[in-house]
Amino acid sequence: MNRQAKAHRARIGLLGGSFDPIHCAHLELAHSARQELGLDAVWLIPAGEPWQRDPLAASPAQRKAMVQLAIEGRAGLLACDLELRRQGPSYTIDTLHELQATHPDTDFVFILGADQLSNLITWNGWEDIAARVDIAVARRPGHADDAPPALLDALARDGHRLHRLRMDAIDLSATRVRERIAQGKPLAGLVPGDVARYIEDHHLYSNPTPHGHS
Ligand SMILES: Nc1ncnc2c1ncn2[C@@H]1O[C@H](COP(=O)(O)OP(=O)(O)OP(=O)(O)O)[C@@H](O)[C@H]1O
Ligand SMILES: O=C(O)c1ccc[n+]([C@@H]2O[C@H](COP(=O)([O-])O)[C@@H](O)[C@H]2O)c1
Repeated sequence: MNRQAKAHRARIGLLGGSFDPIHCAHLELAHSARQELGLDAVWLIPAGEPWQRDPLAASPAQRKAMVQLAIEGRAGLLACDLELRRQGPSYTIDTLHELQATHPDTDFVFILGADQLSNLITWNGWEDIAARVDIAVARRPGHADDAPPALLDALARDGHRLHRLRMDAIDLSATRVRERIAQGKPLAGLVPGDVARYIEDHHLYSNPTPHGHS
């Protein structure tokens, strides 16, 4: 590819997640990745059926609604519901195949936290993922951020990079948000105000029954 063609390629960050619920560290992660890597935008992709997790507490529609509320008015952040429209387990590799087919002029960077970096070599088709995109990783308290050597090898084989984001580690998880709600504690500063109101209005996370279970 000549230099001029390369200059016109868009660079988009993909932040996939269960988002049960989306919280302020997700937003900081998306903003930091966009700024540090000079991305045109970051697309937040709620997983439909995250196959490595226990059943989620909120429904797909509720998680999507919270993502949309969280990013409203935030420049450069967009929601992508591709995985919510697919049936069956959500595999990132399927999402990359689909996005690269529909956006041939775009380079994608997959963004994640340190907990998922060490886990990535358990993902379906992880070597194909490493062959298709750069990875950007943020530190996370309590999680080593060493990359599995096999992942580094697979990335390098296809000229892809692991970007280590400089953002400070943030001690926040959706688990902690859910626990605080179950304990009746306030959420100030942990999720955007509109998300907190949505959670309250829809009585989410106040009892431990997961979505889809009676
Ligand atoms: N505090 C954080 N710092 C850096 N990355 C984070 C943080 N919280 C979540 N992420 C990353 O965002 C992505 C989506 O995370 P997810 O929706 O599972 O949130 P979570 O807080 O990890 O949820 P849970 O507590 O339910 O496991 C993952 O790549 C995860 O590593
Ligand atoms: O594709 C896979 O096999 C795979 C396995 C585990 C996680 N992922 C993706 O990693 C992202 C973060 O997942 P989670 O469980 O931390 O919310 C989300 O987009 C998941 O779909 C993907």
